[in-house]
Amino acid sequence: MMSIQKSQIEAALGTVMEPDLGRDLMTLGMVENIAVDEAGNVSFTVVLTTPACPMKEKIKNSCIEAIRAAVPEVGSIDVNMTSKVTSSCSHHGGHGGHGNHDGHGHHAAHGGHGAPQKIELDNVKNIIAVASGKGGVGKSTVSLNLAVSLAASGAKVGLIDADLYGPSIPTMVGLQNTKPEVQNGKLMPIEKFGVKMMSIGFLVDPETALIWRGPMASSAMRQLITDVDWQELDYLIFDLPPGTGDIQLTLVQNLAITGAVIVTTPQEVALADVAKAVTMFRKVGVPILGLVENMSWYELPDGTRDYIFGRQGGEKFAKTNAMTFLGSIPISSSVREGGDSGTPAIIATPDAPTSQAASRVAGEIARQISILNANCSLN
Ligand SMILES: Nc1ncnc2c1ncn2[C@@H]1O[C@H](COP(=O)(O)OP(=O)(O)OP(=O)(O)O)[C@@H](O)[C@H]1O
Repeated sequence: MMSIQKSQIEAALGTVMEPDLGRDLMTLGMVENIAVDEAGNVSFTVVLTTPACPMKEKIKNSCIEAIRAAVPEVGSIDVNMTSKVTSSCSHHGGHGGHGNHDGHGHHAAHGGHGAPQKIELDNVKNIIAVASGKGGVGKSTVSLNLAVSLAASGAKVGLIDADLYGPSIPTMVGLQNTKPEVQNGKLMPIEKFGVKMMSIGFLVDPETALIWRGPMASSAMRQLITDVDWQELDYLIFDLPPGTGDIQLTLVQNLAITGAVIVTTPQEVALADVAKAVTMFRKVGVPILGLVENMSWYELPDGTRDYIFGRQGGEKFAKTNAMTFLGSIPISSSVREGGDSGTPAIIATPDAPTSQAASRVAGEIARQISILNANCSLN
């Protein structure tokens, strides 16, 4: 029997396209450790750009099919799927991929020559800002479930709750009275559900924060970002305060954000506010990863859907504004109860339709980050 050559396996895998990145796995350098034994058994590792990759199974099966088709005499095929999260293009002074610079530099932190550097966090690969046009649309709920879901897939995840006037993450994870430790002059994030968390609510009581304005608020925000010992993170989720005021603008201007996620309900009113959030990110050149529609419908016990806030408003808005639609999350009492009881729905009821929807949204966001990072590193 003719032995199988490693080059035959490489050639076969060179025909397998990464569906999102539009190039083959070999060109993208995603295949490692190809080994063929004397009996014709093959093993190799595929290194994905995120552990939350929704295409994981598809890619694995495509590899197996491609090898079986090209090398019919192959024995067993053992594909080990791992991941290494790619870094944001905005990392370490790189300005590639952000487009949108208007060239006039009228914003101080716009990245032009001589402009102040945006704040970067050394060991944080990607910063995802989660924003909403107005309060109460479920931004914090989406941020938390996103963080927990990415962590559950195997990523290293941090979460910042920057809602100065109404921090909700401590309650949502049952850490109301927790105070972070300080080590070597840095705040230690508090870890829960596999996520490293820091909230303005851990640092000051809400009544104190309520009277802060302008500089006080800004310096508290800065502290949340720069004075925390995050260590290594694949994704840092930044739950922004609701709305598009000065605090939000300063934050998104001064921090090297990989991309923004916008949360809305399907309601028209919410959508009018969403347009303002979109404008804010576009103005400062932060890529928008896409739009999440929360509270899309209420599922009745017989499985029918009640579209309480109107139908597909988010999806239509995304389309007309040239944004990716990242998915819909239905209304469910388990989400609200999860928020109130301190255990996110994704942990308490992982199989519930809302939790599944939230996981799909998380996968979609991870995927958009990978695409963004690949586009600027390949171009
Ligand atoms: N899909 C959902 N199903 C049921 N309840 C939800 C859902 N999403 C959010 N909620 C509930 O709605 C309320 C508001 O959510 P949340 O605090 O996440 O909103 P927010 O946009 O962050 O608000 P704000 O920023 O103004 O604090 C919470 O009680 C939360 O549990």
